[in-house]
Amino acid sequence: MKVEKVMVIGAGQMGSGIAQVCAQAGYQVVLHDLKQDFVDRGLGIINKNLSRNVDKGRLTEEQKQVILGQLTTSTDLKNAGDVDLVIEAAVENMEIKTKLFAELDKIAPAHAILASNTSSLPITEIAAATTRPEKVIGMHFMNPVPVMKLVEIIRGLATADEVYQVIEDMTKSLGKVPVEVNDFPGFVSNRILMPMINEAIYTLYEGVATKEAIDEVMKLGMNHPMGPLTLADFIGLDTCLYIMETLQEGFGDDKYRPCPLLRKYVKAGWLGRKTGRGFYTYE
Ligand SMILES: CC(=O)CC(=O)SCCNC(=O)CCNC(=O)[C@H](O)C(C)(C)COP(=O)(O)OP(=O)(O)OC[C@H]1O[C@@H](n2cnc3c(N)ncnc32)[C@H](O)[C@@H]1OP(=O)(O)O
Ligand SMILES: NC(=O)C1=CN([C@@H]2O[C@H](COP(=O)(O)OP(=O)(O)OC[C@H]3O[C@@H](n4cnc5c(N)ncnc54)[C@H](O)[C@@H]3O)[C@@H](O)[C@H]2O)C=CC1
Repeated sequence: MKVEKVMVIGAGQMGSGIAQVCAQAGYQVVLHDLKQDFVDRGLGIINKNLSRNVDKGRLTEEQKQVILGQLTTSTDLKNAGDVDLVIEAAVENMEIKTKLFAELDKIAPAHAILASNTSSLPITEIAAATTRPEKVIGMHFMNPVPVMKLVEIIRGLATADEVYQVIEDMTKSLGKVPVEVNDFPGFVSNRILMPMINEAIYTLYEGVATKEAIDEVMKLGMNHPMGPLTLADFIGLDTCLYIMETLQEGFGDDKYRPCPLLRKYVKAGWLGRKTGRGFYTYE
């Protein structure tokens, strides 16, 4: 099977990045969200990223226009009726994802692959909401998508080998490096990364050091490009909390309990960069 047309669901920070790299690689892309405002915000991010590449001489204005021409927008899921692949990047919530996958199963052509960019939720459970579990797979991009090389590819219990192969080939065609992992809570990336971020939040909560000191230790001491609290703000504190809850519930182990301070910030609506305030404040 050849992938030509892709629908990306969710025009947030991940969905807009995924749509951008797909369009840059020559795929036809439909960027879908609940409201036109949200889709427009996503398109705005893509436009800004492409303009930066034009300014830096990596793209011509004509190439930018060709890439933008590969993109169409949608607020009606029925537009999935003629796509070969859906990449879902809506919020990290099982109820929302299973509802979307059940609807997509009815709308998308029989040959279409349904992929999720979930950062921690079980692919097998998402697949069970459809009548095509062999065509459901995890395609976990990293943030910021245009920059980060990795895509974790997660096989659900029923994922077919041919489907895995199509997704692996497509990932390479985006200039990314696929890494195969099995379906366990948090996969590999967030099984390791998120407990570190959660521990950094506990370190702040317990008054071991200031937020700046915690970040500086990890940046200068461990050569991390961002300190863990800056990274949490960058990922989104809501997403961090959902991932910790998935790890705690999925493994039934309280060593993954989310820090109460993380919960408090999410309840306050301080979700990090995307809301202008998290551990730090942003313009
Ligand atoms: C939660 C999950 O499920 C999984 C995840 O994604 S976890 C998060 C994984 N990501 C990380 O860990 C990111 C850690 N941070 C970094 O690697 C770096 O800080 C960074 C790449 C984000 C920025 O790098 P930096 O050197 O500090 O800043 P800067 O010089 O401004 O940017 C480097 C390049 O990235 C680009 N860039 C930075 N942010 C970007 C964004 N949001 N979108 C697109 N491009 C971006 C810049 O344009 C710049 O490009 P060029 O060098 O080609 O001009
Ligand atoms: N933020 C990160 O660093 C990473 C996030 N992810 C995963 O990607 C997904 C999206 O995360 P972000 O882009 O950060 O979130 P975000 O909050 O920036 O964007 C989510 C978008 O999905 C839309 N949406 C919500 N419900 C929808 C529905 N039913 N139909 C269509 N659109 C819907 C929202 O309107 C919003 O625009 C989550 O599953 C997250 O776990 C994966 C890798 C990294």
